[in-house]
Amino acid sequence: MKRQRLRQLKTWLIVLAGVAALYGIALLVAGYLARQDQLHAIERIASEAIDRTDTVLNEAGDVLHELHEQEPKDCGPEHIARLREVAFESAFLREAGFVAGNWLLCTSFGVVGPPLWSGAPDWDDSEGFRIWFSIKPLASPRARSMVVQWADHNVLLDPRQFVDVRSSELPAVRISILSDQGRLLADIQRGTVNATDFVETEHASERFPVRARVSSPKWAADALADRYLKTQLPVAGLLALVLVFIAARRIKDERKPEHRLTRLLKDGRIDLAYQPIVRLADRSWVGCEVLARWPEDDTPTLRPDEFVPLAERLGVVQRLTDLVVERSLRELGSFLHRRPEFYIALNLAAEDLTAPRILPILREGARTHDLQPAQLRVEATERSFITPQAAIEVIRRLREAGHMVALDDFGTGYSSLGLLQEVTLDALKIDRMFVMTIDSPESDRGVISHIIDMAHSLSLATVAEGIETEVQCDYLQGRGVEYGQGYLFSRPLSADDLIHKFELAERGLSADRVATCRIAGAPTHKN
Ligand SMILES: Nc1nc2c(ncn2[C@@H]2O[C@@H]3COP(=O)(O)O[C@H]4[C@@H](O)[C@H](n5cnc6c(=O)[nH]c(N)nc65)O[C@@H]4COP(=O)(O)O[C@H]3[C@H]2O)c(=O)[nH]1
Repeated sequence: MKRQRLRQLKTWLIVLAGVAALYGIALLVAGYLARQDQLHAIERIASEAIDRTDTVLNEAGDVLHELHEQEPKDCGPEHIARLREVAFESAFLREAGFVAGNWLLCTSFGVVGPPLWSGAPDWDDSEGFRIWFSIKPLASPRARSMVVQWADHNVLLDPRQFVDVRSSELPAVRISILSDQGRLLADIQRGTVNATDFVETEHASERFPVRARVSSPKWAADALADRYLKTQLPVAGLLALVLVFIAARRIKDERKPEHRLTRLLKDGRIDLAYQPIVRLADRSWVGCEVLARWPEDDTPTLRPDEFVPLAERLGVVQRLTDLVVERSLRELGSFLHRRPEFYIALNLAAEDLTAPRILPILREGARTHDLQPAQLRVEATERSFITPQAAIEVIRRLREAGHMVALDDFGTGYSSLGLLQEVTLDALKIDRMFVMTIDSPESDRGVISHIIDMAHSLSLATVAEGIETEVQCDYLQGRGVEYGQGYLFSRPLSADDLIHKFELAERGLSADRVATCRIAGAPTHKN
């Protein structure tokens, strides 16, 4: 029971770990996808910002080309009006001006008097493009502007429009436009960007000396993760439910006897009990029958007449036989070696007699523990003869190898008599149901009497099972039955108890409980 509970606990712990893992994976995946989204978002924003910057600067170039083409260029009313028109029509330009070298002569607001020196440009290129990143316009000195000049005209731009890009799903982001020297030209911030941990990207213009830098605090990804969690958590929940369902089914299945038996056999956890077989004449212990037992710590326990047929039905009875042989020799091997006159009787199932598989197992067991083959006896029931010819052959070879063979539960099946004619055996075990009839009126003892006669006529040794009373014992002994087993002599014992009681009796220290135990061939001790 304890083991079963532990297994159930283990299963539930695995389920718990599985559910936690599912939720953990959902969180991790959502976090990963959100971080990817955040990276894609800042890349997109940076790309859009630099595209927009390029577009504005290219458009300024187009305007400057147009202004250069047109006449008059004399700061007269027509010229000023054209400058004003250009500034008015363009969504990007604040002001347009006419220059001679780096001297500003007039703007869309009128003639500049005296001409204004703009200083050296911050950048120029081979095509004559010049840029001043931060100039105070005459009309609005506080709104610092960017001046782009080509040939004989210049235009004023507000760099803030470079960062006027599509808003993103990011709850916090900072977009900056910088000159190639790192001077901040424009900056916009959405949400609270007050974290120390950022993800950041920069895109530079291929033509102009500007770059866009976009950064977003790492925590902003959490807001995006929520979106994924909304879909992933229900899926994880569903999978968790499936896990719990499977575990509950498994636990329920594990309670079924067939699963429990299969597991016990797989784990090699079958216990054994040994019931002494006595010589009725002096009640000495000559051997013992090996009886399989369901382990006590695996409740509810099943009786052998429940789990042995079940093992047969499940096709795992050979595993049971192997375990019984292996364990009985492990427990009693050295005892048997010290007592070559003592034997163990192993129950064989029908399947064990369909092929000679058992022979090398017994041979190996006897060899390992240095035992006589006669110390390893086998008991076959009538039911074992499902493939009679194969069973007869296996029994022949067992006997040839020195193992004595007894027919168990004789008389309880239908083929008893026919079977006895076909197969050569060493002993016949008289079933408990016939032994019980001894206590009945004389007329009911007919069958047992016939069985005993028949065994004698076939020169078979006889072992009566289930002897519980002195009356039964006396009757059987009187009828010439040589051996018996039953509660009258001893209940099935553990290996240690069997050895202990045997040795006590041998040393003449027999206590009340071993009063009926005498050692084969040794003087009898009676209390
Ligand atoms: N009422 C009563 N019962 C007594 C008395 N003396 C012995 N018994 C019981 O009678 C059964 C004798 O074993 P079985 O006829 O071979 O019958 C066995 C045997 O056919 C089968 N079995 C047990 N162990 C194995 C095994 O390892 N392999 C196979 N194939 N069958 C096994 O299970 C059957 C039942 O075994 P158990 O329950 O251990 O029951 C045992 C034993 O405990 C008594 O005085 N009174």
